[in-house]
Amino acid sequence: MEVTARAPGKIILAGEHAVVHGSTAVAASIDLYTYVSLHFPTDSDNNDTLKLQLKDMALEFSWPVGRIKEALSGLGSCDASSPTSCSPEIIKSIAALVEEQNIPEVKIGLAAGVSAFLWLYTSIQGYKAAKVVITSELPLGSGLGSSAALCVSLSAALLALSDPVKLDLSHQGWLTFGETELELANKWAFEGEKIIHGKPSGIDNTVSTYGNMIKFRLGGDLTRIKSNMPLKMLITNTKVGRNTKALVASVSERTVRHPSAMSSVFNAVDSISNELATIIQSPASNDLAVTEKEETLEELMEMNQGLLQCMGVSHASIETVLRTTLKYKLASKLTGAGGGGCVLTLLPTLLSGTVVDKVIAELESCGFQCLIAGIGGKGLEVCFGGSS
Ligand SMILES: Nc1ncnc2c1ncn2[C@@H]1O[C@H](COP(=O)(O)OP(=O)(O)OP(=O)(O)O)[C@@H](O)[C@H]1O
Ligand SMILES: C[C@@](O)(CCO)CC(=O)[O-]
Ligand SMILES: [Mg+2]
Repeated sequence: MEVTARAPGKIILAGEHAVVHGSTAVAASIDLYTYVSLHFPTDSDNNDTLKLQLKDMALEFSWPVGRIKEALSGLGSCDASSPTSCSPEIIKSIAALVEEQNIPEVKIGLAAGVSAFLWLYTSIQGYKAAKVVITSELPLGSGLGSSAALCVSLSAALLALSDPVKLDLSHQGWLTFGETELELANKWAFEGEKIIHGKPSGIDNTVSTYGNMIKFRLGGDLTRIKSNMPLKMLITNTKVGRNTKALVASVSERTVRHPSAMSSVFNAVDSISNELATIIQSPASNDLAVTEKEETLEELMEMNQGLLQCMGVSHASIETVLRTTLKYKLASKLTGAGGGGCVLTLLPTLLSGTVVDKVIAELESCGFQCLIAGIGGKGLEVCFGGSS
């Protein structure tokens, strides 16, 4: 029996970091996906190992199922229908299982993803032999939600072949989960994100699960929104590596040092996100109205970027992107956790293709990588018998 699940990455249009502290944020899925295939051996295969293949990185890990059982003996029986947090003791036992795999030092950042894998796998499927293959179109650790896309696609694949989820296994092609299953996959993915991020708000796994565009507040308060204007964003990857967990922690530390000032910053971000959501959803009667809306969006993006600088999560490479795009009168802001990673630039409808080509050429001459992704597509989907 085999299933493949896919879940998209995301961009945050407004509100990253502040969302962890209770502000509203707005996010949209992008058409770059992480794929997880889950294959259970047949009884005649006589196989008792759990294999994890990270195909893009040419890495393969495996554990005898008995070894996992021995290490996680305190876990109790698994219950796929009730998402639970990984305790600090189990985290330590999982870390030992990951360490035994001798991940190359240059790729040690993957240890967090492999830990989340072991937690989600054993919690949803228990101690069973299987082969799991992961591939991703997303750059890892760049602000496009690779960790959430991993946790959502993994949870979906594991749930799709679990008892609480009843799906039509003979369905051909990609299949969307029902509301109850989506909610369950989202909750499990959040537990995985906690292992990778420390203190996630849940916005990344939620937009990856549901797709499209969402307005989000801490605690899962979710409004699905529909854009009423063309939204074209240039995504520039500075290729400066960073780690969301450390950046989220650094903003929390600044908040402890300056509670009153940071509370004002978070309040301002909340207003920006709400205004941005209103603008995006309001109908535009003609080209002039679209241009006016784009100018307002640009101003809100610039204001949000200024507040992200106040939080201490910008970076010299991000400032270079901002300066470069400003030469062409284009507004930009970082997206995701910052500290490097990706920057968004709004490409107005009336901007000529020649200007877009020039900006991209200039950004790429700085060593950055540019892409234009489709915004607001589908969320998680599954496909039985291999992906189509
Ligand atoms: N395809 C994958 N395979 C294995 N691990 C992955 C994969 N995708 C993400 N990860 C794990 O997630 C980590 C990156 O997550 P991180 O939250 O730091 O960045 P991001 O999710 O790409 O950006 P952001 O959270 O700002 O949107 C990787 O270092 C790795 O541990
Ligand atoms: C930085 C952050 O706000 C977004 C990362 O994409 C973290 C989170 O909300 O979990
Ligand atoms: Mg992440």
